[in-house]
Amino acid sequence: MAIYSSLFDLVSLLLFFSSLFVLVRLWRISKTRNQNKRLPPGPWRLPFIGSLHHLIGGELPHRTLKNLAQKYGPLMYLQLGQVPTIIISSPRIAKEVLKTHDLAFANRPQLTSSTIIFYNNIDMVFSQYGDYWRQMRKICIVELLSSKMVKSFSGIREKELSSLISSIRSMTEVNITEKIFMFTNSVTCRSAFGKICKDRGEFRTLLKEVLLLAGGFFVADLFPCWKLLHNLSGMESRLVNAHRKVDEIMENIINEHIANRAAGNKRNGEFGDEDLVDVFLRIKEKDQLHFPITNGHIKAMLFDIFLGGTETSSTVLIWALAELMKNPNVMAKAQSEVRQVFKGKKIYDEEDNIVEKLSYLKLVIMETLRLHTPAPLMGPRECREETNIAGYNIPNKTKVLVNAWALARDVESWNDPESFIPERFYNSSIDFMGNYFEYIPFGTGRRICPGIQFGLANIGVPLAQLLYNFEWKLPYGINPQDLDMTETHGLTGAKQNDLYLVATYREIF
Ligand code: HEM
Repeated sequence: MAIYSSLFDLVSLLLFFSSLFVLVRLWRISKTRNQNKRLPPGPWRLPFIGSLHHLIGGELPHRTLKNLAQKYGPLMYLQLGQVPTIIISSPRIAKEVLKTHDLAFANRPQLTSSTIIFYNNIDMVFSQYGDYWRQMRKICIVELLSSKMVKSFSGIREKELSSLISSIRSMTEVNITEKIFMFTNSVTCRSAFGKICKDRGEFRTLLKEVLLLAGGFFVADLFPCWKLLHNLSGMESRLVNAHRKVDEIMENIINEHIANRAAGNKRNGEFGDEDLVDVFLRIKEKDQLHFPITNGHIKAMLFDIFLGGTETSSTVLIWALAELMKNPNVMAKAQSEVRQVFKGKKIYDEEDNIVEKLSYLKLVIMETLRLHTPAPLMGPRECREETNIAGYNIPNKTKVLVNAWALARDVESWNDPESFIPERFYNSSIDFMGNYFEYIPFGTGRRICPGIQFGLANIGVPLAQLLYNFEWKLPYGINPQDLDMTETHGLTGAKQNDLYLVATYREIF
């Protein structure tokens, strides 16, 4: 009996320890799983609005987010209304998300404004990653924004630049912000629509209105499930109305191209070349894509090009001039280089490729793109599948904001990051092709900007010509150190107040 009893005790003991062992294992597994499911740290949340209250205040979103990241880390979780969002604020995490897991983060969130403007997101910027996006991107790279195409628009740029210079010559104090916006917009308009761009003035005004409304705050994007709240501010219907007018103008232009092509004129560009609408219609006629191209596709893509081609390039040009005015030594160096390289030339021809020799001006442009990143929160991305980043779980469909503005000010990557020092790029291997995560003004990876060449063509030569032809001064009573450098709310981190300068034309003999 005693033997049975001690055997029973032994079995019970074994059972007890093995259950304990199983429980400990289960606890460990669940702990590891929970750890893997851990969301990144972030500020405290309120019911209903989540973390939104942390973004309320006077500061611009990229500035507020940088400050929050200093407290919660470079991978931070915010619940913006009902939308789970992560914010990336260090080059190391940006590399992990945008390079190591590029495919998992290759989607864009579908926003209310983008759905209205881009015909249900059938453009390239907002289309979901997949076959459709791949084909649209191929058209952009091989046709619409190829170096051959960008080169073919050089005549348009030269003409617009020459009228920009003439119009500045006739003034004493110039609103350079307005002049430059008109310049980049006209170049884009003439490249896209060729000769058939009659209502350019009206088109520009409407486009500005659409972009302004699109950059605003939409309740529907924060509370997608609360349909009753949508359009409380009336913004949605205002955007729909403004967009309808732009749509009408573009529809007429496309139909006029179609009629011209039917009559045998397949090149409606200004100098006998194809314009961007012609390129699309040619692809359509040759049935080159896996899906039928409609006027809606063409209009959505043209909107991408207007959005990318106008605001971003003008923002960079204006900031570059403002920084040059604020830093007279840099201005003197850049002007001396431009004047030496252009040497008494009256007419500048892009074919000369002289701008390639302006090595200091290139550094000025790179530094402007660093300090005044035209897309401070890059293009928003969306997670396509649950992914683990730096030990944290990022659920499917999480919105991703990469604070490119903060990366370009990362104290571990840059010396004296708040100062405008073009020389920092001298002898440096850093470029803007998305390989250096402290410097990604054009984004990176699969969805990197396809319009880099188009954009830079509207910045380099115009800036060189403005420095070559004019002496620039600030209006009476403003000192360089007092120049207002406030950025505006909106998509492109543009300068808030228009830049006024006094220009004196240099007679060149
Ligand atoms: C200084 C000028 C420009 C800057 C700084 C800029 C910046 C950017 C950035 C940050 C992105 C997001 C990239 C990403 O998610 O990784 C982007 C995307 C894009 N940009 Fe630009 N851009 C410029 C000029 C242009 C121009 C001139 C065009 C067209 C004419 C253009 C067309 C596009 C398009 C279509 C996309 C979407 C690409 C995709 O989602 O696959 N951009 N750009």
